[in-house]
Amino acid sequence: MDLVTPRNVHYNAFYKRSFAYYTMKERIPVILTQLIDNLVRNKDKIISEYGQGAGEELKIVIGEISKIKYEVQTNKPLQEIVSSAPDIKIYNDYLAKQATDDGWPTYFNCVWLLAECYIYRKLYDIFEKTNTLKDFDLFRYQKELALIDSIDSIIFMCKSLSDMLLNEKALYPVKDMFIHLLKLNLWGNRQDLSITNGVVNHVTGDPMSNLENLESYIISDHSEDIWSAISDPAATSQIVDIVLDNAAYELYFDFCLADYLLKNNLASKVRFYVKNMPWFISDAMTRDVNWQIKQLRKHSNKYVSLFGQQWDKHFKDGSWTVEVEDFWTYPLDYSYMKCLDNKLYRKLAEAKLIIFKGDLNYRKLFGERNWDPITPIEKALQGFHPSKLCTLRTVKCDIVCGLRDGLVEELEAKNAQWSYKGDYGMIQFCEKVEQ
Ligand SMILES: O=P(O)(O)OC[C@H]1O[C@](O)(CO)[C@@H](O)[C@@H]1O
Repeated sequence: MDLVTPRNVHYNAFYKRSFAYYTMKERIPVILTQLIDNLVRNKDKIISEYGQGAGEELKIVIGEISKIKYEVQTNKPLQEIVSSAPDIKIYNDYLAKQATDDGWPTYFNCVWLLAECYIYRKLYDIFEKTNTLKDFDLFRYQKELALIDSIDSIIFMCKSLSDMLLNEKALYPVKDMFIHLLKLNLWGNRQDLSITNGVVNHVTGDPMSNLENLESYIISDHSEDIWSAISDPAATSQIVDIVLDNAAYELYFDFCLADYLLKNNLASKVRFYVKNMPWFISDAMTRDVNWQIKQLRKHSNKYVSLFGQQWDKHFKDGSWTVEVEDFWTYPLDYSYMKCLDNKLYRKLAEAKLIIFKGDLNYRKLFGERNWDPITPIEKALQGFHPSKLCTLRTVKCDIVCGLRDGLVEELEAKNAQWSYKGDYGMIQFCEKVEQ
């Protein structure tokens, strides 16, 4: 339907004037085509690592990916996934719940979050069903290239930070530096491979020097509240949870922020939550974290390798941990967590602050509805309050809440597609709400 998404309704590609529609119509087919191209291009490399059998299985995999692409383009119904993997029941049950008298939802008539997550889950299912490629991460080469292509900027950043983080010489008061790091971290979220449809951008220049210019692009800024939460002398927990988004450039800034928290006694432990499967192209998995630390540690630039060594130590002595949880790759928003994965909800409740990274986490936090942009954050969280939480997100789709009255209209007047490219950033905070 050539309509905008009605107020408070879930985003759905059914409404043509939505980013959900654009994603299903344009972005997903491009992403899938690129994926196939990458597999073909890297065939020899894959066979040399996974054995001869992988060559035959790659043909099957490519056929299956093409089938998904065809099904999306022809708006077929999503189908039950046949697998004994533990999360599949969640997918199938949720899918069944979306069925109407016309049958199962189709790609263009389905809750957007479900349709998009389902595609990434199906991709993983294809690999899980092979004998030789079960452990192959179909996005691995892109993620690795993304780190290599941002190393110039990382070198700049390491040099700028070395005094502050390594020699403990205060360039700025602790609070100011913390807020700088929050903002650098926010802009690191611009570098995600699903918004560029899998194309790796070369990142150059000193990220610190650009911070001031970007200030006016932050459309909601609760940095002060986040500082109050993190520096609260009455806090009983010294754990900070970071629900990660992208590997490579963004993950580098997650490490910088986490390091700063430890060095300034703002946290004694940081838990990094990764994805348990290849997800939205560039999302970080355990392997990406380990690979990235290794690359930084052995880098020829002395500043980069110093940070790499320090961060490696944090993992080795347990002050940083990598946490793998299934919930992050469910097709569900976070209001389901308390009921469906109470253990994870209680684990998050141990944290002084939970930092949610990126656009997809934002969609899941706020239930992916077309909220009135001035809807209070607390309301849009729909009961998800394990602890104090914040989001660092560059805006890559239409869902927003907690904004000042009239702001979206001003942005729309400048550019109707203001929310699609990650040009704008949001730093939002919500206190823990006792329930
Ligand atoms: O890496 P991030 O910031 O979660 O962004 C990825 C998201 O952005 C989008 O490109 C647009 O919302 C989605 O496909 C995906 O949810």
